[in-house]
Amino acid sequence: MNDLLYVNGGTPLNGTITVRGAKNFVSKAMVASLLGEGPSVLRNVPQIRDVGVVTGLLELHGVKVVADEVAGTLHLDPTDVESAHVADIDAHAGSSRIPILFCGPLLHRLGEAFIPDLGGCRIGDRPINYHLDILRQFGAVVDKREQGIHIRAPRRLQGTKIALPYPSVGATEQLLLTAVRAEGITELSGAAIEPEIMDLIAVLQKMGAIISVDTDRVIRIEGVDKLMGYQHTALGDRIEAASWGSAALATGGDITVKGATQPEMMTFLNTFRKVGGEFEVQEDGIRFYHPGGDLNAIVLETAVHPGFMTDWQQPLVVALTQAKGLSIVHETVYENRFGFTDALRGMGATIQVYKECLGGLPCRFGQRNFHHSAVISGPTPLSAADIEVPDLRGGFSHLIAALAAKGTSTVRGIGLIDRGYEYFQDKLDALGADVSRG
Ligand SMILES: CC(=O)N[C@H]1[C@@H](OP(=O)(O)OP(=O)(O)OC[C@H]2O[C@@H](n3ccc(=O)[nH]c3=O)[C@H](O)[C@@H]2O)O[C@H](CO)[C@@H](O)[C@@H]1O
Ligand SMILES: C=C(OP(=O)(O)O)C(=O)O
Repeated sequence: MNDLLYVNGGTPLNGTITVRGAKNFVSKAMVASLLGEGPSVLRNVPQIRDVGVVTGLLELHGVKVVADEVAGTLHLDPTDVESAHVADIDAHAGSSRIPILFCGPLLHRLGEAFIPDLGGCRIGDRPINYHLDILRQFGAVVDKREQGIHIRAPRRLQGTKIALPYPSVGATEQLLLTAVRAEGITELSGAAIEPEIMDLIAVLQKMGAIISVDTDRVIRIEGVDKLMGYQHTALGDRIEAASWGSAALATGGDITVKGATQPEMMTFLNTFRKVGGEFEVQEDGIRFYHPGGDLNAIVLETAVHPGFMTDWQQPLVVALTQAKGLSIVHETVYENRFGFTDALRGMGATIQVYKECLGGLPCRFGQRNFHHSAVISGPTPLSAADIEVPDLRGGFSHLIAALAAKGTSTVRGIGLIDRGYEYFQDKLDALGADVSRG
């Protein structure tokens, strides 16, 4: 299939679509299955590329994976991991950031792990120093080689006390997946507490782990000697749901997203309302719609949970190009997440990016030469263009812009969008979009 989409935009997206399990949870729950002595069953699994990548990695490590794609069920049986004992570079050739999370489970099971260069979106430097420091503190030995990083546990990993300099999602997950089977108690302060992390904790508790979460970002884990398999239904993808909400706003449409849940999206819903969008929380989803009239400019800062997610930022910026007045968006999670605005400017948007921390508190990136604040002046009509997808959310944002723009746009590299948006072309068809593969 070609990696190119023709989008004849200018018509509102209207209709109903469904989102399934969260990309940022499902891949981690799949890794957690490596910790169990018996098989696990994961439900509400979406057909996205990242699930395929992690399936491939698990299979290389000897996990039997049986998928029912229609039902969205994965059976994961790690019984043969010891006999497969894979620990070299070929085992990890992939395009996501998930391999780094294999460390804890593999160190417990095999005493060693190998991490190649990681994939994932290029939205900043994305170092892994917190991950490696955590593993070292548990007693692992980290050896950087030309092809990747070799890590070994000369003896059973020991519980420890760790303070994260920043509430990193991946580092918190690294710690959880390692501490549950380490000897003794581990305490993490400055933890990330995103809903996807809470769902991972629920999975680990089902497996036999003992984990408590305090109100002050402190997580305590009492290590146990063995864990069982789990049965779990993944929480819905709040990033995909919000992306469709922003698409409704940008195109003047009305989209009902089945599978979207209110508690995990409260911060997005507040912002959506301030911009002038309306929503209706239903029994099994959320309806997002543009009520007509002007949209409002806003001042917005991305932050860790319970703040406004960085992954919601890019699609919402497209909607802000249609709001009346000056909006300010301060990106505080990644230093380089406004690259996608170049293409929007080419389509007629008025967006200026700045190195200063605008509209909020100073963040880690102020005074450091990163264009991490944006001022958007609207409303500006968007015109069709030839666009290259830069990353997952930036790519979806370009798609929204093309759908809002009059005329036919060519969007190249749409394969990247498959990493996190299940059946997105079918969903666009269901919403009445005029799109076709090149
Ligand atoms: C697969 C997955 O779940 N991806 C999500 C995860 O990414 P990921 O887990 O990679 O993001 P982190 O929360 O770790 O990153 C946050 C910040 O911490 C920095 N950092 C992180 C680790 C480290 O060792 N050193 C360091 O400096 C990063 O460069 C970034 O500036 O959380 C992000 C923040 O909600 C989301 O945007 C991603 O969609
Ligand atoms: C940044 C993202 O993902 P990843 O961490 O997988 O690159 C994302 O989902 O927007």
